[in-house]
Amino acid sequence: MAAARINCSSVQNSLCFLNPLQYYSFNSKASHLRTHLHFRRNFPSPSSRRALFCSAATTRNGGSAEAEPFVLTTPLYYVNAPPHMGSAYTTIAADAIARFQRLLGKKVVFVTGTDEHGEKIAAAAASNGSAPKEHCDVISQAYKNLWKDLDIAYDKFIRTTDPKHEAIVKEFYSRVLASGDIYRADYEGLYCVNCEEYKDEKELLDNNCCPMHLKPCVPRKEDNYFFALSKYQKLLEDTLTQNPDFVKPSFRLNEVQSWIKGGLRDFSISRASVDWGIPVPNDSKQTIYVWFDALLGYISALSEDTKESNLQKAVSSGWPATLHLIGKDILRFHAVYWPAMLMSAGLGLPKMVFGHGFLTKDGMKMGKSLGNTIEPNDLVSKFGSDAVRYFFLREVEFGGDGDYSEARFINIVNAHLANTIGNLLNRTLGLLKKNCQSTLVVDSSIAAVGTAFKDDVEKLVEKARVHYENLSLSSACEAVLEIGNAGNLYMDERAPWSLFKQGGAAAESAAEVFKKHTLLHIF
Ligand SMILES: Nc1ncnc2c1ncn2[C@@H]1O[C@H](COP(=O)(O)OP(=O)(O)OP(=O)(O)O)[C@@H](O)[C@H]1O
Repeated sequence: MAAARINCSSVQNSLCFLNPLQYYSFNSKASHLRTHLHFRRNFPSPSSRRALFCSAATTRNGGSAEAEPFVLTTPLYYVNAPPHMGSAYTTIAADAIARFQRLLGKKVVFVTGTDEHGEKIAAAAASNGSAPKEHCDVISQAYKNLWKDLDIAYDKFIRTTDPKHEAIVKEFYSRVLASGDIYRADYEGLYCVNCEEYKDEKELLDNNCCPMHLKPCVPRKEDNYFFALSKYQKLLEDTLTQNPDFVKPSFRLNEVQSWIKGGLRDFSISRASVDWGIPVPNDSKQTIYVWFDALLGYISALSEDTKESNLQKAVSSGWPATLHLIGKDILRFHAVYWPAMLMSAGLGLPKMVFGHGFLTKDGMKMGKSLGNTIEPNDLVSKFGSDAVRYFFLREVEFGGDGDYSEARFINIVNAHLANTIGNLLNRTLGLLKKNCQSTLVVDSSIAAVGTAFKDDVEKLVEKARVHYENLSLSSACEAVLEIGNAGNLYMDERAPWSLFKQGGAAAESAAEVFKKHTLLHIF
């Protein structure tokens, strides 16, 4: 068995194995330690560490854990305003899932980006005296900056103003047209400018207010192109019956099934009154409306940045996606409109759409239109990205809603990250530095073998794996925290510091404790 030499940064990387966080608060304190540990590990190579996870992944994928890339997407965020904690929430969750899948040894393609067309963008640009594209450049960059500050490791960032995207949208539109699913008609109804869609009167509040944006919808009449969604009613019903995992969590599947059961209406896919958009092929007076534009970003993101990008090439680079991660506000579009559009274009459906809940403020969805947002930049600069990432993953049951409170944030971060995980790593590395010249050779044949600690940690690793697979991110964090608690308890029981203090034979025996100290082996 080969000995492995690791330094602090490899300890940190190994921690991602278990955790949505890249590493814990120990990083800043411990990076100066320059601790070099030589040890033989129970899992000496990355591939043997992955084996723990891959056995299950292999079974699930019918024997080809490495074969298909894991393609996951966040929504393409609308650049009507800079990002807020709600946009960050989806992206943090996606990043944690992407890291976990990479640790399984999968090739991951993590797609995010910005949706940049439409009436609201043109209006936002006009209100600050800039051209729409200029406005989009600024806000899109604000998203990229925030992802950097939050340590988000995306693979593809697509902007819907990217020329390769426009080419793919037009091609997709033409395919659907050729399937006979696009027609032209007059439409008259109540329109929510913030949702940029016509609403059914029965879904509106008093005074025709949109339930999401609390602003009155306005009567509007337009000559538009429509997509014949109603033709796909039966196919969608059958698809969901045969693939109940298509929509998660399962209670959202019920919602989607009841929408479909209630009858599907064709929907408008162009706007005659909006210039800032991709022109409808063969009708430059109309621009393509949001869903036939933004949703295609998931495919165009896969395309290489060449002039020859086309739908087929993009599709062959990883479509269909494995997982669309979205907020419940856009579930209908992803779980009903999008699969029907893909069927019409003859393309495969994504494997899963997961609709998580809302971060709320005073019970209302936090959002750009309501303006009741929390600034992630403020949180990151005050508490650091690990704390922000951890808090929202741990605190909000993934799928449900969650309210933010600063007092709760501070309590959780102190108790879990500083006092449990950070403390365990600091005391371990601190003792090594002080007593072992920052160096330790551990023989895996004796390392923690037969200790209850090792057994407990291995069970917890498996527990975390299962929770990650099921996208139960809060429970995965909990399992990791339990490992930290078990490690601290183990240290307290063995108290190697008092043996080190005694020196001589006692110090030798303390070093033995370290050899058997499983934490670094397991991580
Ligand atoms: N409060 C929130 N809680 C959780 N996720 C959110 C929240 N707000 C936005 N998101 C994420 O952003 C997506 C919507 O992106 P969008 O850019 O339209 O943001 P928005 O703030 O909801 O905009 P608006 O308020 O104008 O409707 C959601 O599907 C979800 O992924």
